[in-house]
Amino acid sequence: MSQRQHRTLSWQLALGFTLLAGVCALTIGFYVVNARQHVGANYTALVADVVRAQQHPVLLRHTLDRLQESPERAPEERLGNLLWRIPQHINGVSHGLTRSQLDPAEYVPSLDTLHQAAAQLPELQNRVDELQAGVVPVELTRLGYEIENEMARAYSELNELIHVAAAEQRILMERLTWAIGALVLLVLIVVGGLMLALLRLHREREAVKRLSLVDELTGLGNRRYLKEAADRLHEQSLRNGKPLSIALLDLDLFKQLNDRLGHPTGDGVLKAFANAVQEETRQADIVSRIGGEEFCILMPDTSSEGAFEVAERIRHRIAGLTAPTLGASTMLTVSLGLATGQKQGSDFDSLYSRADKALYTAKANGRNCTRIA
Ligand SMILES: Nc1nc2c(ncn2[C@@H]2O[C@H](COP(=O)(O)OP(=O)(O)OP(=O)(O)O)[C@@H](O)[C@H]2O)c(=O)[nH]1
Repeated sequence: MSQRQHRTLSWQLALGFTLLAGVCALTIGFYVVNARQHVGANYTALVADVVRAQQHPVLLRHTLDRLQESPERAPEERLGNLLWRIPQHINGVSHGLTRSQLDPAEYVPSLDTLHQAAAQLPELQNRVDELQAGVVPVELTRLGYEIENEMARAYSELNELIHVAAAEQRILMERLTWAIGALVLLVLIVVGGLMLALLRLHREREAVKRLSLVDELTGLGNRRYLKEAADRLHEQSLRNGKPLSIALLDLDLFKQLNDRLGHPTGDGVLKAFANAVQEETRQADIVSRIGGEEFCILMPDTSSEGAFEVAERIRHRIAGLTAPTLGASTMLTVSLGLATGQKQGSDFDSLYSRADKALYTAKANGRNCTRIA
C-alpha cells in the first residue's frame, strides 16, 4: 500500500472517530437538556400547585382576623369564595401528587389532613350563613382557625417534601449524566485506541509485506517482487498488444572477485552494480535481484531492438565502472540474455526461460556480451 493510501486510511479513521465523538456529544447534550427539562417540569408544576393552594390558609387567616376586628363588617362574600376554591385546589394538589414519582407513604398523611380540613368546610359555610342571622362569629372563627392551621401545616409539609424530592432527583440526574459522560468517554477512548491499533497493525503489515518484496542489500525488488510485477506486466502486454522484454543479467566471474577481494567488498560491488543498472533504465522498467549476482529487468512496451539497446548501454556502463564507484580496484563485466514476447498464448515462464537460455549462450560465448533468444 502506498503512502497516499496510508494517509487516506488515517483520514478515514480520523473522520470516522470525529463523527462518532460528535454523535456521542450531541446525544449526551440532547439527553441532558431533555432530562433536565423533564425532571424540572415534573416538580415545577407540582410546586406551583402547592404554592398557589398555600395562599388559601393565609387568606383564610387574614379574613378571620378582619372578622374578629370588626364583626359588623363581616366579609361573607370573600369567605364564600374561599370556601368554594379551597376544595378545588386540594383536589388539584392531590391529583398532582398521585401522578408524581413521590412515595405515597410520604405524602398521604398530609393529603389526609387536607381532605379532613376540606370535610369541615360545609360546616364552616353554615357558620358563615349564620352571620346574616346576627349570630356572633365565635364558633366560625374557632373552626376557621382550626381548618387554617391544619391546611397550613399540611401544605408546608408537602412543600418541603417536594423540594427535598426535587433536590434528590436533581443530584441523581447529575450523577447519572456524569456516569453516562464517563461511559461515553471510555467508549471513545477504547474505540480511538482500537483505531490506532488498527492503523499501526496495518502499517506493520504493509512494512512486513514491503520487506518481503525487497532485497535488503541493494534495495531492489526481490524474486517475489519480480513474480508479482511480471504477472501484471505480462497480462498488460497481452491486453494492449505491446511487447514486453525481459533481460537477465549475471555478473561475470563474481566468485573470483569475492575470493580475491572478500565478501564485504563483493557486497559493495553488487550495490554499485544495482545503482548503475537503475540509472540506465526507465521509471517504468522493473529491476530486481533474483539471486546472488543475478538480476532481471522487465521492460514493458519495449521491442527486441529497444531491449538490446538498453542491454548494451548497461553492459558498457558496467564495464566502464571505476574503482571509486565500485569500492574496489577491479574490472566488472556482465553477461545479458534477452527475450521479447507479445504473442497471445505465450506465458511469462516461457519468456523467462528463453531469456535464461540466451544468457547461458552469452556466458558460453565468452561473457561480457548480450545475446537475444
Ligand atoms: N559478496 C556477495 N557475493 C555473493 C552474494 N550472493 C552470491 N554471491 C557470490 O556470487 C558468486 C557466484 O558464483 P558463480 O555462480 O560461480 O558465478 P560466477 O563466478 O559469476 O561465474 P559466471 O557466472 O560463470 O561468470 C558466488 O561466489 C557467491 O558466493 C552476495 O550477496 N554477496
